[in-house]
Amino acid sequence: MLAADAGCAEAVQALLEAGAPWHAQDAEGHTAGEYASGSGRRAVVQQLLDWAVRAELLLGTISRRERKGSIPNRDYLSSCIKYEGDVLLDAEQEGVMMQWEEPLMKRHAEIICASGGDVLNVGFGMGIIDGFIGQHKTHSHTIIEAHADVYAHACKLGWDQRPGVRLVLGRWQDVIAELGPFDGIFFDTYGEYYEDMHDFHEKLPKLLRPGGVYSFFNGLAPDNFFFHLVYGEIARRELSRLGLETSYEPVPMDALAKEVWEGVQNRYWHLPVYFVPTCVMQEQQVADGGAAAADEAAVAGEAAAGDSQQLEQQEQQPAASS
Ligand SMILES: C[S@@+](CC[C@H](N)C(=O)[O-])C[C@H]1O[C@@H](n2cnc3c(N)ncnc32)[C@H](O)[C@@H]1O
Repeated sequence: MLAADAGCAEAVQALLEAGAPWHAQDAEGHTAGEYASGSGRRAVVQQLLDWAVRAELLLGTISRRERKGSIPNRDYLSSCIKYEGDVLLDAEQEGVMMQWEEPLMKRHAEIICASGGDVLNVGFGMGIIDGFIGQHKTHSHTIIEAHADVYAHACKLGWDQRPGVRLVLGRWQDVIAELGPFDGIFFDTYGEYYEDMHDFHEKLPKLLRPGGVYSFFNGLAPDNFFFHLVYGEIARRELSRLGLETSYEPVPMDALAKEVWEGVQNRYWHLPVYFVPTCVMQEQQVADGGAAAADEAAVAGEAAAGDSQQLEQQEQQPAASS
């Protein structure tokens, strides 16, 4: 952290190569990346970001091999949920979805409905984004929901009867092969990990028409700005390999007040800015996800090039520490 704060790229490199973890945190939870950023060491921020992304891409490849077939949110999917005012809670009182996300859902809906074609939303939750999608003129609107009680709630609200809407009960993993293609897709599940979203991304070359737009709830590593940047960059690179061009639009967030989280066990958002992803499927796309998966090791080892757009944005934020 001292080397990063001082902008000493050689010392940072030597430490990383000697095994110093890029994600080590000090007593206050700050990382070397935040120290470098806080003292304006742009080159070192990029160096740490590149190292972190390569390391995490490799680890992701390994962990996917190890966990094949397991269902991370099996307990959640078979337990009770409750709609309490402006929150959807699971059996552990953890927030599945909260009303403060409404402006974000509005923006996600605008992005995926821009072409007005066939639109898919994965994860109904409180149906906030579906309400916004319904305000756009789309050709069709498909919703996938895995939890039986959430599905029942959606039916109670009449979503199964709406003209142009198809409400599908099941995990996306089990039903996606029968659906598509689409012009706009939004992905926001609960109790799954980045690796599950990675698996969903692998389906995009077949699911999304050329020129189609994909977006996802960008809650990746939401308790540390540098971790959040790293995962945003990982997603951007993985999507690029699959033929999608990603940009992130910063939206100031107002969900930090204590009252927002009263009665909710898991505070799942900690940052002052939310980066809305817009990922556009290019005309020239990778033939299929399988071929793309075979490239994974190469991607993990590839030398990083260019600054990420998120990095630009981060430098406009006040330093997390100094
Ligand atoms: C955060 S909520 C979605 C909120 C939604 N975007 C809204 O605007 O209200 C996540 C939803 O994904 C559902 N879900 C979890 N795993 C899923 C899976 N594998 N396939 C489909 N839905 C899933 C959960 O039951 C939950 O309803």
